[in-house]
Amino acid sequence: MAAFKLPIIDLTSPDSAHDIVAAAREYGFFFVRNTSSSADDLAQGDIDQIFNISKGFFQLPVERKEEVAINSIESGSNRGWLAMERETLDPQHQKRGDLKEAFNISEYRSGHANQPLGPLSPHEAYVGEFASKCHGLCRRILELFAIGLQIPTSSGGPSYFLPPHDPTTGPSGSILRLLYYPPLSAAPSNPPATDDVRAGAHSDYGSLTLLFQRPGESGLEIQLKDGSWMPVPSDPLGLTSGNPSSNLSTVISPSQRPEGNDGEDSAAHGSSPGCNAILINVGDLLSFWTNGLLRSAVHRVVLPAEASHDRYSIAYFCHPVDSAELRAVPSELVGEYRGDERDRQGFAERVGEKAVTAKEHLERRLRETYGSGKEEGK
Ligand SMILES: O=C(O)CCC(=O)C(=O)O
Ligand SMILES: [Fe+2]
Repeated sequence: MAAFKLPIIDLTSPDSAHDIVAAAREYGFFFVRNTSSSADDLAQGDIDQIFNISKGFFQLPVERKEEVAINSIESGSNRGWLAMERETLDPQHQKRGDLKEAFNISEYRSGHANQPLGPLSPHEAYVGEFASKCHGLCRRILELFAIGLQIPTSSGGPSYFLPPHDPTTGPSGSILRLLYYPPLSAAPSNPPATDDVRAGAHSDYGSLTLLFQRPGESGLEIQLKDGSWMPVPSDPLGLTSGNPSSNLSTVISPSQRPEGNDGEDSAAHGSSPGCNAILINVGDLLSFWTNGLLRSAVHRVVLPAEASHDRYSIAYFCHPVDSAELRAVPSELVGEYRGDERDRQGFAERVGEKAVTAKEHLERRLRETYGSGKEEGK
């Protein structure tokens, strides 16, 4: 297996802006150490609570979940519950739909969900608060991207990405998605084939995705530049085993590694015990916006080795407001970039055209994948 070093970045470090740009260029993915310091931050308790809410929902009988199914009229397109095999993220290669369930929650309007939450209704306020904290973290990371990309002050400097990601200025495609991958043993009459997947290979559509995983529930893989697949640890800090999974595949970024310590001692970095790292990835829109400099990496979720293993994960797909105009980011790094990702993101097409808006970008991306605007939850 090739050496795979997905950095774990401390956002409070002076090197963080440089480190996240380097990680996003190379992998499209990186971890951030979750060191919440204010009530607006995502504390580990918030993450545990949203997983409990998610678990409570997915364990309900199918009839209760069908009340809020994605194809019900009240749910509206893209919002609500998706049953097993309802979505196929990689239709060209999959014989069978994704072996997962999901619940898509779109942006709130005036403090309330913009869709029926059914059995999740008692948690409406909490879920909305969690999504806003996720958005706040995305904005913080976008500020670091602006610094790392050296956007001149005259063009907005560190704040460059903030007005387009201000949800008070208009609607956006941002989505909070609860995910559940049942144990393979759950459907003995229809066992999966070896080439089935929990989530087919795809890239995300928005600017950034936050992904929350639970230690011990791995399965996510990302595609490296050479086309090979690499597993992403579910517990990069090794908090459950006492052994960082970094021994397998992840190391902390060099700027964060304490002298003489190749592993990761969370206490040494000031994060509280039990705090895990949050996985971040660049989506197609941010890749397009940066002329392909930042990579929107293809990823998938594979079947577990043990048929009894389930997996819960939570994704927050952060999008700019629909009206945001995606003019090439004013950064010399972006202007000078000439790699393959440019073509993949359709940058060449954009030259000479009027600026594409976030909404147009999303619609275009959906058409390319599905031939329709149906599956927006990414
Ligand atoms: O569950 C995961 O780990 C990944 C989910 C994902 O990539 C997606 O829903 O876009
Ligand atoms: Fe994804």
